Amino acid sequence: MGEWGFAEYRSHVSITLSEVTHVSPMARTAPVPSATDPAIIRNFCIIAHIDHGKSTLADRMLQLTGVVSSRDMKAQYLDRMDIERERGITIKSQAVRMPWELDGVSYALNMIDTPGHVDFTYEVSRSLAACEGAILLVDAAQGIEAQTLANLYLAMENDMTIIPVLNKIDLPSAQPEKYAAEISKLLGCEPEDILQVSGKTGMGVEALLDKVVRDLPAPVGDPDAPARAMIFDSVYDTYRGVVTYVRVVDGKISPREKVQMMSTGTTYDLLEIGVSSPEPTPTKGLGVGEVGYLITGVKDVRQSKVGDTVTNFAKPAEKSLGGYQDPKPMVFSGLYPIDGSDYPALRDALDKLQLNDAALTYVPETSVALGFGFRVGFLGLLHLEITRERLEAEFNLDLISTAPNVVYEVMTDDRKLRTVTNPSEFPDGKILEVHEPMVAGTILAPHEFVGAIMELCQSRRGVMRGMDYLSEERVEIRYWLPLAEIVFDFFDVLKSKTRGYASLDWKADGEQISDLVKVDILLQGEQVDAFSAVTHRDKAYAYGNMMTQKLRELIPRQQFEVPIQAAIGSRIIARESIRAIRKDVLAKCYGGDISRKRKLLEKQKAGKKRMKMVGRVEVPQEAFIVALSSDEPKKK
Ligand SMILES: Nc1nc2c(ncn2[C@@H]2O[C@H](COP(=O)(O)OP(=O)(O)OP(=O)(O)O)[C@@H](O)[C@H]2O)c(=O)[nH]1
Repeated sequence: MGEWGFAEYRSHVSITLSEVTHVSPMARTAPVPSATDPAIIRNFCIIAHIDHGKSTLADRMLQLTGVVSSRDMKAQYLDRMDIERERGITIKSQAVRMPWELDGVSYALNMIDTPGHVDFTYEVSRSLAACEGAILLVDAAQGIEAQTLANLYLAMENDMTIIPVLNKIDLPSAQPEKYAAEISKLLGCEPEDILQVSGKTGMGVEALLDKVVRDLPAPVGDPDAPARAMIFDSVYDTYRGVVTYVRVVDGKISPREKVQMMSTGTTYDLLEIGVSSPEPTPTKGLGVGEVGYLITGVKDVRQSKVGDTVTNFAKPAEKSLGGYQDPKPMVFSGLYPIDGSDYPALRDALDKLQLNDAALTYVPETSVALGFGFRVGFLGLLHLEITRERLEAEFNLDLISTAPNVVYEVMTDDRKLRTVTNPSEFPDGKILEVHEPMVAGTILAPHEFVGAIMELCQSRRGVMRGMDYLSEERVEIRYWLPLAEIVFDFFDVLKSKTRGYASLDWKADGEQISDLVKVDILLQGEQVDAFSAVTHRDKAYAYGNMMTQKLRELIPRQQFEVPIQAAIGSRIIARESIRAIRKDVLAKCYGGDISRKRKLLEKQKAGKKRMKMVGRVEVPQEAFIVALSSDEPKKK
């Protein structure tokens, strides 16, 4: 997974180059200027919903500006991680410098690619903070979506210049007038000011680059002040260690200096400094407004953290740029190898993934039912799914994951707040308060679905915060919701209730005190830790009934009756039972061939190895996998 290699191109090319009709190669390009004058720099990013065509547009820009020749052009040049390519989504942001000439002046355009998914909101906010302006890219056949709106608001709060653009104008189903009206209402601009482009054919892309130069302000900063540069991305590369992407705000960073990370005070020698255009090209330094990369020999992205400020060790800045936050895991899940002997391999794999993922946290844990594993923290469900997929695909591990849960703060009798990341560790004694994390959710949908959406949010303990009409047909609905209520199937239910038309965005927004309880599942009186869940008291019975019924189906009959119970503390709230059976495998073997009998007994013994013992009860491994998997996050 080298982030730098030309060999890492997307294997499936979704747009063939013969479809590109509006790119006359090398028309307006000059060699990459080594920009020192901020007046000729323009830093921008593209805000777009998934699939609205950001990568395709970026490809076209690379081609038009001549930094990638048509011969080398492969679709989605900038998405380099394998898993990104497979899923067609952008996880890690990248920055590229492109030359562009307007009215006889050579400019340096820095395009910063932002991740598109809700889980990576903080990374998006840092990418935006590195730019003066943003292209708001909207699919002309779809209109604006919830996530785009959330990022647009973020850009507007930061006083960024917004260039609204309708994309995919070549599509027969494009409705540019309709969506231009929507966008102009939102931004308070004229519909005629909205550019119409096609990233596919290249139409309008040249005009867009001109507009970037004309409309975006040049960066400003103090060239004589001590250096301050903000880290907006940090990527682990097998050969070069961590590559840190920065935007210089004040001063200058030069090669062979010692730099200092302001959040921790740690210092590093600069081994290389340069710009990507898009291949890494060393430079003589980065000045005010410039965007580039640093290599310090750091081996782990947690030492070079997104949002941190880099300064010069010899002449350090007094104040950091602000806005730094430690990544905070929001969703937890237990990961266990199906084959217990894979535990060391799982630990090594997590260590490796963490080199490139500062947000991934994990601690070892043991489960009576599942054995040795890890409690792993994620930014959100997509982050969880991607991590799991990578562990299985890249490291060849078969895993069981427990149902995802959020973090609770529990106050017991002793008035101490305890942080609970594993439901089975939820305290049993007297509980005074439970705090749960909340999110501000924004849903965009056609107005005929307002009723269904409100009903869904209400059933998930949501509190309505407001509603606005974006146009006559489309509505923005805002709810305050418990994170625990949206981490499972919320998005899928929302999609099915709105025939796929709704889009959702959320961000962490405080916490609330709720009446939450732990529901335990008992087999023959023994608690099965992997099945414990924290739910609202009103939903405890539903969970208890669902799990006991499911387990009755999944666990084979034993030689004695097995009661399956759900309990809150010592109070049983649901009960099923598996009737006893005397399982005589030899019954089938009439006739007295002893070797056949022996074979059967051996087969049964081998089968038992795949059983887990809970007390005296034999539970097949599949029962755990199936019982836990139906609560697994669905694909977003
Ligand atoms: N007809 C048409 N299709 C386009 C255009 N731009 C992109 N597409 C198609 O739209 C789909 C999504 O494009 P991408 O560029 O991957 O979208 P994206 O916004 O980068 O997606 P993420 O990386 O997931 O955020 C692909 O199938 C493209 O081929 C366009 O201008 N016209």
